[in-house]
Amino acid sequence: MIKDRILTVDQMIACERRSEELGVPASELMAAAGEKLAGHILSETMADGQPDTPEVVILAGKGNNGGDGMVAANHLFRSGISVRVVLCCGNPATETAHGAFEKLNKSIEVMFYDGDTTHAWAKAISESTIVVDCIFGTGFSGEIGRELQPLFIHLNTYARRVIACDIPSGVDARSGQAGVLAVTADITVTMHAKKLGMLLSPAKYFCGKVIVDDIGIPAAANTGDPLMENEIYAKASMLSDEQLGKKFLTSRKPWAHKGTFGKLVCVCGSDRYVGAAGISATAALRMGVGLVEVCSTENVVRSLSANLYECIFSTMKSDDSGCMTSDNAEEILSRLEDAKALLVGCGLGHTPETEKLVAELVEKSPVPVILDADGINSLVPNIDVLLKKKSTVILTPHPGELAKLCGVSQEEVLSDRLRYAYGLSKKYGITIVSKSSETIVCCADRTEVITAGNTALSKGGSGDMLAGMIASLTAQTKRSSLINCILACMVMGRCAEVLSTKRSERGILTRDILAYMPFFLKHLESGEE
Ligand SMILES: NC(=O)C1=CN([C@@H]2O[C@H](COP(=O)(O)OP(=O)(O)OC[C@H]3O[C@@H](n4cnc5c(N)ncnc54)[C@H](O)[C@@H]3O)[C@@H](O)[C@H]2O)[C@@H](O)CC1
Ligand SMILES: [K+]
Repeated sequence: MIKDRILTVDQMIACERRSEELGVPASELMAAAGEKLAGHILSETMADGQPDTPEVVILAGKGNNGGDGMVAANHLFRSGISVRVVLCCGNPATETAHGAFEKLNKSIEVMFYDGDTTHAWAKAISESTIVVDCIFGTGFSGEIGRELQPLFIHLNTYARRVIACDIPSGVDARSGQAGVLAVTADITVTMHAKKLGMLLSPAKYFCGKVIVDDIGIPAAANTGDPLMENEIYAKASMLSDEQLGKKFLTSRKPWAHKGTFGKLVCVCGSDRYVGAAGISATAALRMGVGLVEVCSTENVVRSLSANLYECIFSTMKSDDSGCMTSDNAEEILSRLEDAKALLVGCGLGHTPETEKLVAELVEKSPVPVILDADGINSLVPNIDVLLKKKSTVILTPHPGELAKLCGVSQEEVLSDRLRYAYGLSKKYGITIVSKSSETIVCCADRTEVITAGNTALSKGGSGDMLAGMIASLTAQTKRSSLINCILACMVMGRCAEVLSTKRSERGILTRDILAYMPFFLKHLESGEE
């Protein structure tokens, strides 16, 4: 069993195959999965509030998830529990599931789902004290077909307590997508390791309490698979505030001066997007960088310098679009001589000139470059310039920007966000911060899923804030991009969560989070929970 690592669906399939090669066949894994599932169902029958004579119904699909259910049915039967099985999609379709069906104790009542809610299957669901969802597991994708909709509606309406096997049915274990009809489980018993989709929205809200259990996959099956997918080591960042402070915050020497904490150059803003440049620069300062120089259009500089007293401003040339032109590149590169990082893109605007400017900066920057928003959009036509980069590059795309970077539709990216983010990171040797309600950070074969945050961040300005924070940390320390990105995402997410304990997520503004940040960092420095 893997406790701290997340597996993708492809990795889980690879594990199963390797397990077979190592002498533990699929039938044995299913036997273990069914037995473990039965054990958790039994514990649940003994939980407070459960009746003395529990009745369990197992809803079995035609794949191996259904097979797990049939093995569990036998164990429950042997333990004296009243158990019935509903075959929801006809007879088992895989060899292993078929084998499990053959071995199903003949005394167990088996019924078929037929879409008619006046029939026995529907009564079994509404009468049982525990409904076990083994309809679909990791093999599910797409939508729940019309013929099965009455089953899912009935289950979600009438089931008293639902235990899902491996993953709630209707939830896509790869993407975290889930339609409204997906099974809402009270408990999900998942095999061997958490699957990526269970951590992502909306799927995570369907899983209830997640229990990971061992099914005897040999340890050696977890590594060394030739599948590209298996190179990804994904982990969830569920650090407590104490761990975050102790592990990730660097100490500040009392004799430090502004140069100790680095200079950050921000090539941000355009006449239309003034605020984005201000937010990213403020976020960088709030996160502790020594000095911020904002290079932007005359209008942006005039507007921001009236309030942002802590920054240095450099006026760049712009054209009729109100965006900076590419002939600023040399001037910006000269400003990098004493800088430690370069942030490009927040409010930059996207024109043929910004495309040339971004390409030249990415190619020639001697310091790490953080590209966000229109910095990313402007990079897309010349993306291969990343192969000529001289320094570290971090990209912070939302799903639409990730889709453009990968040359596919947004829908396609959302069907397997980790794979696209990872592929891009690997191809260009860069760090990808794939933003969404859960952020996936991919960097050199390691992937971290950050779940901190809430809808207070679902507003214009959050992306600029995050980019500024990452850039700030990059300018301050030489440590890995992965750690800087995790820290920035966690701090932003936790600030939003803490602020939301006292006020509605609806009305919290980026500036509120920025103002609260030093208080939250103080809390992290104190090393308290
Ligand atoms: N991978 C492993 O190591 C193990 C897997 N096991 C179980 O096997 C499960 C995976 O089994 P399978 O790959 O057979 O897949 P599932 O049992 O999830 O079933 C997939 C079936 O549903 C169909 N299907 C997919 N999407 C559909 C849709 N939108 N509408 C209607 N039908 C749809 C597929 O055609 C296939 O027949 C796991 O979740 C787990 O429960 C366990 O038996 C133990 C070991
Ligand atoms: K299931």
